Amino acid sequence: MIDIEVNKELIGSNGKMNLDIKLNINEGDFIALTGLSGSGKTTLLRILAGLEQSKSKIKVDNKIWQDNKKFLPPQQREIGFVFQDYALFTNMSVKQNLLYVNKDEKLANHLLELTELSQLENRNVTSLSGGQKQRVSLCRALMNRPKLLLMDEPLSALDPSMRTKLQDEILTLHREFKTTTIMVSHDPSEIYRLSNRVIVLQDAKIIKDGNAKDVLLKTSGSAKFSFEGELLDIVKVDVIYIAIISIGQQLVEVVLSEEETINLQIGSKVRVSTKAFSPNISN
Ligand SMILES: Nc1ncnc2c1ncn2[C@@H]1O[C@H](COP(=O)(O)OP(=O)(O)OP(=O)(O)O)[C@@H](O)[C@H]1O
Repeated sequence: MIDIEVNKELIGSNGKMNLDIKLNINEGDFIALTGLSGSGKTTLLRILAGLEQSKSKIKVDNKIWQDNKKFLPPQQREIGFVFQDYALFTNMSVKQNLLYVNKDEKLANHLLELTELSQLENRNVTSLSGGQKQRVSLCRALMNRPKLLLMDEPLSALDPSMRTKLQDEILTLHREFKTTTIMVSHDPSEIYRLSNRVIVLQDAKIIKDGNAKDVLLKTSGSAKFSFEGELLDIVKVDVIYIAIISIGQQLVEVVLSEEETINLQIGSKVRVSTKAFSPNISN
């Protein structure tokens, strides 16, 4: 069990705001931390890792990592950290990166096997693809069998198919090691696949906390389908208007009347929803 009470004054884009987070995390939980840019996600991870000073209390399995008298430095907190930009030791091979953390060769071999990196163990990490590099940093983060794994948008630099593959590997590793995890992500499908609990931050406070289904599936009224996207353009065709909206990796067109276009601004977030029709699913 991890008990967290975080307090830190931040300077946000609209002035001062207090990062004020109270959380109890169960062992083995996979928490997705999401919310708009600047809401405090990275700062929260850095505080947990001991990389940032704050007035916080952090207790992990009855061991105090931090309170008003004590502050364990990062190397004494049992954490693994995976960054978006890999942060590997570039002068070392894949395996040396793992063994640098801890000399447990059996564990290193097992992790490399689980992530299909065994063939590459002697390669210098600079010669790897982005997906391979991130698998190495994931393995490295697990080498000290951390009590808490922190991942800050670990897959956001990867293309969609590599993301899915890495999501599968993260799931495999989580099933095997059951490491309590907090992962920052903006990707609803990733959050849905990986997490058992989703926490949404806004202005440095928790505004939603629940399972992915409750937090992410926000259909309004009796609408059956509801997608969030970005309005890219509104094109006039004869007497009607067509809104071009980007939803995930897809572009969709929605026919609008002139009246409906009045309050819409190009570049803004919009919700496309529909009811009273019967969709087919095929592949
Ligand atoms: N040490 C600090 N002191 C004061 N303000 C800070 C400090 N670190 C970060 N901030 C501010 O706190 C706010 C939250 O930053 P943070 O990086 O945690 O947001 P985020 O939710 O991770 O954003 P993004 O999704 O863009 O990465 C920002 O406005 C940032 O400038």
